[in-house]
Amino acid sequence: MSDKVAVLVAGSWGTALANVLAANELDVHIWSRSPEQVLEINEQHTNSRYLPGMALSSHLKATADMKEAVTGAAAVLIAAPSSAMREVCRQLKTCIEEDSIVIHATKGFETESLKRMSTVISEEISRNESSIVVLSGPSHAEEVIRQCPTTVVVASGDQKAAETAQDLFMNAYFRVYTNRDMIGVELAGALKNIIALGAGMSDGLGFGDNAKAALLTRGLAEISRIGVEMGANPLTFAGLAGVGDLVVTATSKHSRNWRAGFMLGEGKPLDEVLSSMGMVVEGIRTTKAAYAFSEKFGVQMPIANQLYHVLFEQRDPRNAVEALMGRNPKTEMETMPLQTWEQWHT
Ligand SMILES: NC(=O)c1ccc[n+]([C@@H]2O[C@H](COP(=O)([O-])OP(=O)(O)OC[C@H]3O[C@@H](n4cnc5c(N)ncnc54)[C@H](O)[C@@H]3O)[C@@H](O)[C@H]2O)c1
Ligand SMILES: O=P(O)(O)OC[C@H](O)CO
Repeated sequence: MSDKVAVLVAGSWGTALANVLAANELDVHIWSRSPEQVLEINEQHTNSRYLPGMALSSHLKATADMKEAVTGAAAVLIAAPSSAMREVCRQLKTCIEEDSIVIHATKGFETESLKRMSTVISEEISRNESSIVVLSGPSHAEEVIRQCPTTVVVASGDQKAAETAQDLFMNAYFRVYTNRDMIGVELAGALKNIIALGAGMSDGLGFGDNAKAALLTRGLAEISRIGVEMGANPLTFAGLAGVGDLVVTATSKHSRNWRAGFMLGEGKPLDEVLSSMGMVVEGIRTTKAAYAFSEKFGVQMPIANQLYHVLFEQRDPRNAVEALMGRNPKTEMETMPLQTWEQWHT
């Protein structure tokens, strides 16, 4: 197998993961649509817009020519925002090698079609969806680039492809587990961003730790419920891609979703929040998708639904909290996803 790996695109996550691969002495070629960024990575070994103040491996090569990045690569890692995935894959289709493994690290959906990222990729590059690998889990680029201990999961319908991805990334500070539940890992990684937005909003409103714990726990229950309805294994939500990523995203100041939620809780309008971020905040689009999933599958997602009203219908966040707290009394167990999964799988 060639030791060349291509990474598309050079945002925070693509750059941090490319740096892990370069630390593993692979021949890493990162593609960016920005010639200025390519020059900066090649000559100064930095990506100051997305990872300010951090030095990149001097072995990392950048190019604005996707064909040059991808030709001869044993693996192609895509870390594009979900909104750009189809467009990036359309270009990739023209130059990808037949036998290169495709790994993606994107946490979101195509909002127009409600498709998962592996579906979008497989449609565009004409590959079987089960051959694609998703990399997810609790992993902020800002900490991975500092080589802080990090654990992630790689999931695929093709165990061999997942193991190859595991071998490529694994090192002393980046530990990689495999998982067969690609649907669950993709859903968990995308849906936790909604709850992180809510946790940020709760903090911005000045609420305390009780509210945060409630949001995380009840948030996990609702994302597991919809996940199971969409074909995920409920245990995936108890793993790195589920509770692991939920905790890190909903409690870390590195999180763009938490930060956007915090500003919204402070009363800032959505457009002002987004223009101040300068980076992708996937949870906004994902809230729209979750609202549609909730209707389509008839699964209650009260937190996602209230966030939808706040984000897209100008509901006051305090009214959203009142609506959540004032719902009909329930037993806890009736809201847990295990019952549904057992019905389906026994
Ligand atoms: N940053 C993290 O810590 C982190 C960790 C795990 C997963 N992710 C996920 O990775 C994905 C990317 O996030 P990010 O943090 O790198 O975003 P980012 O905002 O830091 O960077 C986005 C990059 O995408 C490029 N881009 C946007 N549209 C494009 C297009 N049409 N064609 C080519 N390039 C395009 C931008 O130029 C930029 O380089 C998201 O789904 C995010 O949830 C991010
Ligand atoms: O910065 P965020 O909120 O996009 O989160 C980044 C990662 O998903 C954390 O694992």
